[in-house]
Amino acid sequence: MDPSKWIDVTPEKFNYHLDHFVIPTHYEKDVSSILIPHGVIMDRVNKLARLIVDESNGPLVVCCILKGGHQYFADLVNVIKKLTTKSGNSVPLSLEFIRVKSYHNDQSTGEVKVSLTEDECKEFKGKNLLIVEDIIDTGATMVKLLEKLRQYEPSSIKVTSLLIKKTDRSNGYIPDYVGFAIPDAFVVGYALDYNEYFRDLDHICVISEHGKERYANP
Ligand SMILES: O=P(O)(O)OC[C@H]1O[C@H](OP(=O)(O)OP(=O)(O)O)[C@H](O)[C@@H]1O
Ligand code: HPA
Repeated sequence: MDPSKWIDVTPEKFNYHLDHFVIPTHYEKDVSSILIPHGVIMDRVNKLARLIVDESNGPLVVCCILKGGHQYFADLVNVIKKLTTKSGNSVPLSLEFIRVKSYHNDQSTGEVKVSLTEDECKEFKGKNLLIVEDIIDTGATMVKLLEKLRQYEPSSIKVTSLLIKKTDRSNGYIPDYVGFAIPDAFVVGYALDYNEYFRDLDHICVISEHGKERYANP
């Protein structure tokens, strides 16, 4: 992995005590550490937006991958729409929402369900797509999604993911714009969930064993 493309999050460098930041009381026992505080996420989102605008080439169809990608998408779009390219032009944006699901508890089921109608896909022909995702873990979701989107002949597809996980389970897929490379632990917060819980937590945290047991699905 190329370290200049993202911030490498290691437990040695990023080791925040839970008492240093506000954690909602309903999750106090359910996270074991804060990996990336909300303020750091927002600063990194500003930089990613800058990189995306600098390399943009006309209007973008920004595709939010639901549900986990929604917070990064909202914050990223908010910055992009206020920026201009080096030649002083703002970037026209249209927004699309794609539902993709493959996780049960903290495991990929291997079966990636993509909710997109034929009519929605046909709209992609000849457009520049920017896919906005929260995390690349095994990479299975993104590889499957890209396979589907390419069939509809967009002019270009770029992918940004706030997080990429350093894991042996990776299929090797690396997005164009990455925020942070994180250790191989199950993370929650900033819209990343465990069985739909923790999306209402601002910081990106490592889930605790207590949290996994409390919110486990059979
Ligand atoms: O690289 P992978 O191993 O495929 O994992 C990444 C995917 O897993 C999560 O989605 P999930 O299926 O949990 O749905 P969600 O976005 O609704 O939480 C996440 O939002 C990514 O889409
Ligand atoms: O670590 C994770 N956290 C939340 N959702 C995920 N989907 C894949 N990996 C993760």
